[in-house]
Amino acid sequence: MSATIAEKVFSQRCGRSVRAGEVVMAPVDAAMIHDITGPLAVRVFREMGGERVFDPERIIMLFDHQVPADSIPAAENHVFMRRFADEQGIHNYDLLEGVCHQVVMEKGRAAPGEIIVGTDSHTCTYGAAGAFATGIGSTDMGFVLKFGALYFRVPESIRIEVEGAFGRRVGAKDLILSLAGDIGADGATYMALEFTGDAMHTMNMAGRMTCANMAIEMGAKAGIVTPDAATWDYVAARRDIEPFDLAGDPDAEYRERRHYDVTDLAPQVAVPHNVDNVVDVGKVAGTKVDQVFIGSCTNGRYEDLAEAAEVLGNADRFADGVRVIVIPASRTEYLKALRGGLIERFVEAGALVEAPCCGPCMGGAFGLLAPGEVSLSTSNRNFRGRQGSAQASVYLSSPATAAASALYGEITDPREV
Ligand SMILES: CC(C)[C@H](C(=O)O)[C@@H](O)C(=O)O
Ligand code: SF4
Repeated sequence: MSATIAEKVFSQRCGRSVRAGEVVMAPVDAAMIHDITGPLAVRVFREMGGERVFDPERIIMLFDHQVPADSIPAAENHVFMRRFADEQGIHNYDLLEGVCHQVVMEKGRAAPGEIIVGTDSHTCTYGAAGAFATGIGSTDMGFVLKFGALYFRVPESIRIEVEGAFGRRVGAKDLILSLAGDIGADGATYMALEFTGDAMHTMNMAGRMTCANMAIEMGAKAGIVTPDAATWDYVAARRDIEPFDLAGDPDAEYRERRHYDVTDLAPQVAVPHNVDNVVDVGKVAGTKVDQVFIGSCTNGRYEDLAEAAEVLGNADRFADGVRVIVIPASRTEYLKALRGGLIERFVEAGALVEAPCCGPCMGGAFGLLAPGEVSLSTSNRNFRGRQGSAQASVYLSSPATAAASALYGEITDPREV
C-alpha cells in the first residue's frame, strides 16, 4: 500500500501497517536530554517509579544551553545530571561536545527509519539523516526513560519537492526561511515535512540539517529529508549500518504537495518579530545592526562558518560598532574551523569566537541585547525577547548574509559584496 516516509517508519517500528491519524505506542531508538530540560525528565522518571532506564545505550545526554554553567542553579543541574548518568551507566557528553542537535548527528546517533525523541523542539534536525525525530516534553521523556516507548499520533505529511540550483551565496537557510514564510509558523502543525527533489539531493548534509532543523518553525512534528547515497555515506561513516530504500511513494496520500524552484531565490531574511515574517534581503537592506551572531544548531557547522568566511574575503575588519559573535556548533566543527584557518580569520576581523554552545541563540547565556538594539542571527527564532530585551529586534538570515551585514554594519545582500 502506498505510504509516506512517516507512515513507513511507524509501520516498520510497530510491526504492522499504520496510517496517518492512528495513535500508536512505538519504540524509541534514541532519546536525547540536555541541561535545561533533562533534570525535569529525570524527576518524572523517578516519580513514575523508575529505577533503571530502559537502555542506557540509547540515551544521549549532554549540556549545551548554559555552559559553562552561568549560574549556580545551572551548575546544580549539571551535577544532578552527571550523578544520574553515573548511576544509570549513561554516556554523558557533558559540556565538552557542543550543541545537542549537532552532536547527535555527528556522533552517528541518528539513522534512516529510526524514531528519535529529544527534550528540545529542534530535535527534528535528525530528519536530515532520514529519522523520524521530534521534540517532546520532559514529562513524556520521563515515560520514555522508563519504558523506551511513547504514544504518537502518526502525522500527516506535506511533500516538499525542491528543484533548481541555488544562485551565488544563496543556500539552504534561504530555502527554509522562504518555506517558513510560505507555509507560516503554524501552517504545518503536527504534520511531517517530507523533503525531496533534485535540489535536496544535491544539498550537503549541513544544508539538510539546516532545513530539517527549522521544520518546527512551521509547527511540524518532523522534517525528513528522503534518504539517498549522501545520507547513507554520512551515517555509515559514523556507525555500522546497511542501506535500505526509504522514500515516500509518489501516489501516497499527502496532506499537501508543494513544489519549489530555488533557481531565482534571493537571500531571505526573517524580520522581527516572527520567523514566518520573511522577505527578500533587498526589502530590509540598510537596516543598521548592533550584533551579528553566526552559530546555533541551525547554522553553526564548518560549512556555515566557511560560507561566512568566503563573504568576509580579504576584508581587514568587520564594521566598527558591530559585535560579531561566532560559535561553532560542536567541538568537532570548531576543530575543523581551527585547522582550516577560519577561527584565526574571524578573530583577526574582530569577532568574538566562543566555545561550542547555544550562546545568544535563546538569550539564555551571553550575548544578550539591550532595549532598542538590533541583532542579525543565523539561528532559527526571532520572537520578541528571544535574544535579550523584549525591546530588541532580531532578524534571521544565512551565514552569508550575516557576514556581509557584519562587514557593513547594516543588513546587506551577500551577492553585492
Ligand atoms: C531550552 C529548550 C527547551 C528550547 C527548545 O526546546 O527549543 C531551546 O533549545 C530553544 O531553542 O528555545
Ligand atoms: S542552538 Fe538555539 S535553537 Fe538550537 S538547541 Fe540551542 S537554543 Fe535551541
